[in-house]
Amino acid sequence: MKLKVTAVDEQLRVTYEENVHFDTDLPEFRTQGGVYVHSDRLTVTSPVLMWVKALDVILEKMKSSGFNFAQVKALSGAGQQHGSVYWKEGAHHILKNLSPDLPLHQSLKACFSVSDSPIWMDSSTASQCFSLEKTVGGAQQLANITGSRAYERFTGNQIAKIYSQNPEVYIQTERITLVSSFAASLFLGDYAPIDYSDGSGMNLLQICDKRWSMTCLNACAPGLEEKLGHTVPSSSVLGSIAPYYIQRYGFSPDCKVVAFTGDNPASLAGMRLEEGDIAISLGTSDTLFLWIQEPMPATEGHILCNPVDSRAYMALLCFKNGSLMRERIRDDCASGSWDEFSKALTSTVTGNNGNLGFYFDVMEITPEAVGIHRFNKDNKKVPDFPKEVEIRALIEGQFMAKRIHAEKLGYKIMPKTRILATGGASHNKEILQVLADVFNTPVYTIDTANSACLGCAYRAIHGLVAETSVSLADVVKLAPAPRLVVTPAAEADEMTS
Ligand SMILES: Nc1ncnc2c1ncn2[C@@H]1O[C@H](COP(=O)(O)OP(=O)(O)O)[C@@H](O)[C@H]1O
Ligand SMILES: O=C(CO)[C@@H](O)[C@H](O)COP(=O)(O)O
Repeated sequence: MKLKVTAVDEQLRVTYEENVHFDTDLPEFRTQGGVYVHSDRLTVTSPVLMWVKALDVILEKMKSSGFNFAQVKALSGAGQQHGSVYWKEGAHHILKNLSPDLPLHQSLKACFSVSDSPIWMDSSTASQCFSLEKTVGGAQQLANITGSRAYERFTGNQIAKIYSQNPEVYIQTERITLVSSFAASLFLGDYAPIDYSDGSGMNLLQICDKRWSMTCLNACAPGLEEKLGHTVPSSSVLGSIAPYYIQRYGFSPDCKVVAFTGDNPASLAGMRLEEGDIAISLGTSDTLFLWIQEPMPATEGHILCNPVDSRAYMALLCFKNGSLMRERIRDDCASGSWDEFSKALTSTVTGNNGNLGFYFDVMEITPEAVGIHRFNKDNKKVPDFPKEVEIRALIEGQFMAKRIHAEKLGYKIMPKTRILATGGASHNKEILQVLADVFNTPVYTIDTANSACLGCAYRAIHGLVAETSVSLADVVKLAPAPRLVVTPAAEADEMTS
């Protein structure tokens, strides 16, 4: 896990990149992968001062490499979703009066009431989730209000745990920020509001009217509205950079700070998704981001407010059985060779003559299921398939599940829909052909190394003009276009209609 920076010029060319690796550049915090996994194996935290010090280190690295801070017109950023930072009473005064002679971590060392911030990998709040769903009338009802049923990593449940285990720590806390709005606060020298999109990962925000749900707030902890502050559209200019950065690094006093957001919303911006588009990352696990106009929250998957158009939404779907499952079937049925695997896909027909399979070696997230389930054309469960049939059944089954879950969340394929594929398996054209056929939509690939970071640079530029109704798509027209790789085969039209 790293803190990263990307700078782009007016032509959207990347002019500067740098990073700080938490474990190796800040070994004094003794994290592994940037986190502490506690002895219960459920609680996972990161030291908040490590994040602050990482910002000191990256700014110093930029300064010594001659980076021209004075030219920065606007900045924005992203943080891992769901994680939270607890500012102690009196911290606001310190944040507003940072001395340019000191690194941030020295000025802010006594500012946090919780020194180890709960992060997205935490799964220690099952009882808080149960009680939140019960209060609002069930999982589907909570999803209708906040876009997701109760999840252990979601911030409201984490706050509820802190309040119930350490009420005195909660009472000493004057402000709770997300990781994203915490980082924005450092640049602003003031508490930054939470943006709608990252705010949708808390089980607290009403995704329809973008207001806090008082029922959810009250179910988590008393007086929470005041500690969270108000929310803002993700493209809002929050203000100008704090004097600290002008004096210490030479930033211009006109440099604007645009609201920070979550890493997944920032990736949606970095991949320049537009209405109707789907981004699919085929990495170790498979992740889908979808641009949705009329969401239908469900008990599987997440609906978030859209980070680049506050009238729209985005859906997020995670599938654990991605490449590792494909690798297992490749090893069993294609002698461990992707070439042989691909040949099996070309030698079998779309629809697999009615043979279908669902393959979950590990407990799946979407849906919660495990095991291998094969069905023949008569819908009868069968114990095995010939090797080529098995390979096609796996890939068609994986992509059909994605389409079904996307549509359950309100996703509609439009004539202009594109699928933007990334991750290891997006190098496999035959796999992408099945994807194009199942969705009946062309598939493009896009270079997304650092897409979240790049998305923040795009969002910073967009923030400067967003109030005049210019869209992000207009602002990033000059960026390199995605590459068309496959179009749906003619017979796919019949299969999906
Ligand atoms: N030609 C290929 N066909 C299918 N899958 C591939 C191919 N090349 C790599 N992969 C898969 O890509 C996965 C890694 O994807 P990557 O996006 O690098 O992962 P991460 O999620 O760790 O960033 C590997 O698990 C591997 O199975
Ligand atoms: O929990 C989620 C999404 O709901 C994760 O996707 C985090 O947002 C991951 O952050 P990284 O550590 O991958 O940046």
